[in-house]
Amino acid sequence: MPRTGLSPALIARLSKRADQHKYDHGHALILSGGPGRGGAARLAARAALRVGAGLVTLGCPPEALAENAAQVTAIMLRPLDGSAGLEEALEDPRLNAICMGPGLGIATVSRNHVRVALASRRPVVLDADALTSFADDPRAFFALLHSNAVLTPHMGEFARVFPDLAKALQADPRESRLEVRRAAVTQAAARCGATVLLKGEVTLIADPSGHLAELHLTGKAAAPWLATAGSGDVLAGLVTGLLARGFSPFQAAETGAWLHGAAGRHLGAGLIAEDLPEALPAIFAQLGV
Ligand SMILES: NC(=O)C1=CN([C@@H]2O[C@H](COP(=O)(O)OP(=O)(O)OC[C@H]3O[C@@H](n4cnc5c(N)ncnc54)[C@H](OP(=O)(O)O)[C@@H]3O)[C@@H](O)[C@H]2O)[C@@H](O)CC1
Ligand SMILES: Nc1ncnc2c1ncn2[C@@H]1O[C@H](COP(=O)(O)OP(=O)(O)O)[C@@H](O)[C@H]1O
Repeated sequence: MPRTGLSPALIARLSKRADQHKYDHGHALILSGGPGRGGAARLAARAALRVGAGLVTLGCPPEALAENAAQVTAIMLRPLDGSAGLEEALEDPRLNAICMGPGLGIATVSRNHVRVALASRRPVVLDADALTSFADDPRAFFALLHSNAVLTPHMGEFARVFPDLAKALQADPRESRLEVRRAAVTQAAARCGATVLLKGEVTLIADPSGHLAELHLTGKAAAPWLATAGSGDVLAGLVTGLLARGFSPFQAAETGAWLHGAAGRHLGAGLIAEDLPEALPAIFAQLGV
């Protein structure tokens, strides 16, 4: 990916043709945590819908259903009773991309959800608590991963899953830091067999076959107001929505990161995470989508 651009081929892929219906654009399933913890997943769900997934379902524990029902409209809701509930939901082959982690909670049930989602071999975005839940046994996590998975850690989460690579980064002097970050993300993707997107003002994306993309939100392209609660949850939803639309994991990661940065720049000072999905129509218009 050019440092600040999105390729014409990826822009073209964002369009919807007149002869297509909603199921042609995929159905994303976003998992939410329990009562009082649904905000992050709702942000991700809204982003997945805005980026063009044909349908988006928020799956939540039954006790969080009423709370989520009070907050969503175009997004559909489904109570999921533990991982057996998730397995049952995934019997529908039209659910073709999954997001788990934002607000999910760090618990056995989260680990089991991750196991079930990965065993289904569907494209899946693993963020936040889905990563942190495996901090005590990253190897067990890597054994479950496959090339349809995208990991979207911030540096803290990256350090929990790849502690040795993070240590090398922390030890490095400032001037060569970007080179070391590139090497760390490339090694991380090779080690875990999935696409890894390391977030920050410079976002780096690597896949297991050695492709590397980077997005520099610095200088004229800076978007420092993206450093706000829930901003990463929106990114996870964007990537999931693009996976539902049939983008490859690497394409979904780079396109999602680019759109996220563009929305951050477009909104500028004062933005909060809720604003980011709502900026997408303006960004699409600028791109000619
Ligand atoms: N509206 C909602 O519902 C929202 C819900 N959210 C949900 O909350 C849950 C917890 O997620 P979280 O990311 O806030 O906390 P956590 O996992 O403890 O990691 C934070 C620690 O990591 C470290 N750290 C190092 N580098 C870092 C970096 N670049 N960026 C950030 N952190 C960095 C740093 O530690 P330090 O290095 O300072 O010791 C820091 O203290 C999760 O489910 C998420 O989805 C949030 O998304 C907000 C909106
Ligand atoms: N200074 C910055 N400039 C540009 N983007 C940033 C900056 N700081 C954070 N971001 C972006 O904001 C998002 C923050 O995600 P994350 O740390 O997971 O927050 P949350 O868990 O609250 O959603 C990431 O996409 C990251 O790349």
